[in-house]
Amino acid sequence: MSETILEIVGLSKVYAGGHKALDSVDLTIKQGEIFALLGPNGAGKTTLIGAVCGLVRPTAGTIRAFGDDLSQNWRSARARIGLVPQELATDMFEQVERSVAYSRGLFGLAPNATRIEEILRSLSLWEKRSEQIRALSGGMKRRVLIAKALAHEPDLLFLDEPTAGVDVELRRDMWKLIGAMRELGVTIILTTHYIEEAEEMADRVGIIRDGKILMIDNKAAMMRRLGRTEAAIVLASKQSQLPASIAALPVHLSDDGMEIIYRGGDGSGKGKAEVAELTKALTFAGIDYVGIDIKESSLEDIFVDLVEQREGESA
Ligand SMILES: Nc1ncnc2c1ncn2[C@@H]1O[C@H](COP(=O)(O)OP(=O)(O)OP(=O)(O)O)[C@@H](O)[C@H]1O
Repeated sequence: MSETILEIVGLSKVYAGGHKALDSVDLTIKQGEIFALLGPNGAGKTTLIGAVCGLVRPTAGTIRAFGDDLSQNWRSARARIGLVPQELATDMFEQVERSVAYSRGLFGLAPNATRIEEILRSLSLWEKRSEQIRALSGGMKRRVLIAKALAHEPDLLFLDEPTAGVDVELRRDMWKLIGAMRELGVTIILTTHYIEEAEEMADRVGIIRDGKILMIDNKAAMMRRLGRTEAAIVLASKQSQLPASIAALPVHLSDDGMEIIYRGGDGSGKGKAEVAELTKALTFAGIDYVGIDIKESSLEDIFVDLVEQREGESA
C-alpha cells in the first residue's frame, strides 16, 4: 500500500456572503497517483485546491499533508506542494528563466541553475528563457506556469484546469508532460471540465458538484458501477407490443413502434450479452430486424447522468 500524502476530512468553506463552496468534503490521496477532480463550473474545485495551498481559509474540517496538520504546521507541508493556477496573475514583464528561478527561491530553496535548466528544457521553454512572459503564446505561458510550480521540486502538484482553452495538440503534449511528472514520482491532482482528460490521465476520479463530492472511485470501478449499454434494434416492420419472452429485460418499444430500445448492463459486458439474448429471442418470436445500434457509456455519460440526476433531486 502506498503512503497517504493528503488527507482531507470534513472540509467546508462558506465565503463571506454566505455561499457554501465546499460542504464536508472528505478526500484521501495516495503517493504517486493521478487524481482528477471533475465538476461543472462553480462546483468548488478551485476552492478545494486553494484550501490545501493556503489561499483559502477553511470554515471547518482538517487537512493533513505529508503527515502535518496544515492549520498547525503549514509551512513545511506547503513547501512540498506545487500549484499550477488557471492563470498567471503577475510577473508578465519578467523573463521566463528569472521568473522560474524566483519561484524556487520563494520556498527557501538555494538557487540551482542546472535544475532550472532541466525544467525549462523538459517543457520546451529553454529557447524562450530570455523572453518576457507576456510575449509568449498562450500555450507557452501555461508551460511557464508549470515550470514555476515545478521549480521548488514539489512532491504533490495541483493543476487547476491545465488544458482549458488550449488546442488539441497542446492538450496531448500536456498529458504527456503530466505522465512524465508521474514517472518522476510526483503525485498529481488535476481539476478539469474535460472528461476525456480524466479518462485518459487519471487513476481515480472524484466528481464534485455544489461543494459536495458525489462519488470517488477508480476509473474502471466507476465505469463498472455506473456504465450502461444502450442499444436500438431497428425493426423490419412496425410492432405494437413486445414478445413476452423479453419482458424481463430492460427494454421498451419506441413511440413509432419501429425500434426496440435496450438500456441496461453494468459496464462489465452484461449489456452486450443481454442484447445478444434479445436478438435471439426476437428471431425466435419471428420478429425481423434490419439493424442494431449499440453503444457503451463513457465516463462522460456517467458524469452527465450523475450531475443531472442530482440537479433533478435538488430541484
Ligand atoms: N472569494 C469568493 N467569494 C465568494 N464566493 C466565491 C469566492 N470564490 C469562489 N466563490 C464561489 O464559490 C463557488 C465555487 O467556486 P470555485 O471557483 O471553487 O469553483 P470551480 O469548481 O473551481 O469552478 P470553475 O470550474 O468555474 O473554475 C462558486 O459559486 C463561486 O462563485
